[in-house]
Amino acid sequence: MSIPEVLLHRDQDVLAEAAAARLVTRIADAQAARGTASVVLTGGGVGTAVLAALARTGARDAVDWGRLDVWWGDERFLPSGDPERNETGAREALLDHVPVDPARVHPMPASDGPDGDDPEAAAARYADELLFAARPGEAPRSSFAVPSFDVLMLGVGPDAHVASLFPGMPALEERHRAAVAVRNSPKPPPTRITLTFPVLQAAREVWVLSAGESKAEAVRLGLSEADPVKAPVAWARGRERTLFLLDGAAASRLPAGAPSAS
Ligand SMILES: O=C(O)[C@H](O)[C@@H](O)[C@H](O)[C@H](O)COP(=O)(O)O
Repeated sequence: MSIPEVLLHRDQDVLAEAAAARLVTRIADAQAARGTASVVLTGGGVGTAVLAALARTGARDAVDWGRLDVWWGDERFLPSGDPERNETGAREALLDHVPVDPARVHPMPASDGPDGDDPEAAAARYADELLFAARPGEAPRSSFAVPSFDVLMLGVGPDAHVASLFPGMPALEERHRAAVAVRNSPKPPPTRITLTFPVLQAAREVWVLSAGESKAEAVRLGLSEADPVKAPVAWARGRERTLFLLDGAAASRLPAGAPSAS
């Protein structure tokens, strides 16, 4: 796994704009190199702000949206279109404003979808969709085949959770399923679906996006040798690169020597 790199930004707005610009470049580079690209979106305030910033920038036209696969790292298990769903936020912020190929946008199943209100079945369906999308020869070495995501974005909770992988919960230890259901989530709503760590760590690049003082301790743990069961963000690492894209407040507990906010 790659050593995390810290990039600091003056505030959340600059962080969102800079991350959006970085995402455009990363997708365009992947498409130039391999004719396609694959990203994993995150819910949360910063993750959605990055998508909105991307929708606003003229540079968005450097992306061939028809050759981009869009996945989610986690989802609230609610009816389709529910404003609390990460998919709803992503469509409103970006996906409804760019010419994506609907067949290449892969939302996690909703609670009124084919599996009804069975989150375990819905998670298994998403794991199958990931398996089907894995390109032989490209899929990274892992205990199961998943697409080789170019960028996987994660927000961080004050408790150091990423996606819907919360401290001390069973989903953290999952090694054999690509996606699992989460019940009794400490962050509402209580029922969710999440990718598991083997999938997160199969991504070429993992970007941890965090802003605000409330995340400073979680960020510090994420950049230390913390126990991932207590601080799941400590396991947020990409195969090739791991970026912590932070504002000054979220970085305020990092040891001296961290780069100064840009
Ligand atoms: O579905 C979710 O709730 C998110 O995926 C979750 O992992 C989020 O990214 C963090 O909780 C940070 O959220 P904020 O950026 O809003 O603090």
